[in-house]
Amino acid sequence: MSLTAERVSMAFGGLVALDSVTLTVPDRAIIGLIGPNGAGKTTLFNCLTGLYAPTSGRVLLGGRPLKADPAEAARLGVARTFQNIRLFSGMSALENVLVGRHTRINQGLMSALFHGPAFRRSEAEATGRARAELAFVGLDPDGHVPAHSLAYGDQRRLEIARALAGDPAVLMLDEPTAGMNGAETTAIRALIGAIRDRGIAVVVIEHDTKFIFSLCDHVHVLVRGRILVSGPPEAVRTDPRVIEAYLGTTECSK
Ligand SMILES: Nc1ncnc2c1ncn2[C@@H]1O[C@H](COP(=O)(O)OP(=O)(O)OP(=O)(O)O)[C@@H](O)[C@H]1O
Repeated sequence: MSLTAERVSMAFGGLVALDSVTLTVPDRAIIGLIGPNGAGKTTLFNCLTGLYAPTSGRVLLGGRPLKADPAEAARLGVARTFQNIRLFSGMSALENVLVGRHTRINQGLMSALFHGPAFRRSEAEATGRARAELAFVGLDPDGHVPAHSLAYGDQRRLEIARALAGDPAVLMLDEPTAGMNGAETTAIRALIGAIRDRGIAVVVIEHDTKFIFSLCDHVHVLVRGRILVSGPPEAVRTDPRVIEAYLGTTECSK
């Protein structure tokens, strides 16, 4: 189910953060979004995930307009993680993933109140699925530890597990390797590949351009709210406009 921004603009007062951005996230693609600080990357994520209503333009999921409603976007299949980790820090790792799973569970009120068989079955299914997602991202499937006691990199993995538990069609990752060392970054690259192998499209914002160029099928470069260049990593990496406007000769020529 493809996700599309169609001439999306977003202004905050007089500041134009996005200026007529059009891009598509095809099924099963890994899409990179790079650009200097303040280019509008997170604002575009916020529009694509229903957090912001664009000032103009539309967001389409599977060809249908997506409302500016993050809960609805999640239910329809658009999941995300945040630049600054947003976990329920006092809850266990497992409970955090269950929260993601519950966007999918449609349990009748009466059944929930009386903890009937349908409720118990669905809770058991949800717990099993949450444990599987913990294992998938490389965390202990028991998930008993409080989220706040996990190492920073593991908290990022937990956020990904929670997003996956909602059965997304598209997963949006805002700086998934921020603060990680080389080995952790390599592991996250493998994890994103495995997510795509499950049939999920992934959109990644990263400042680490090497990471993006080695991971993505297609890269968009956002500069001052506009798409400057789009294309396969090798074409973007060597594009003189990108080298000049964003990356700087030394960094990009690697
Ligand atoms: N809620 C807001 N209210 C006002 N201005 C905002 C808001 N959110 C973002 N901006 C402004 O919009 C512009 C784009 O910001 P955004 O955070 O989308 O950029 P970014 O590319 O994600 O930057 P970074 O790489 O530093 O995270 C910036 O000038 C920012 O100050």
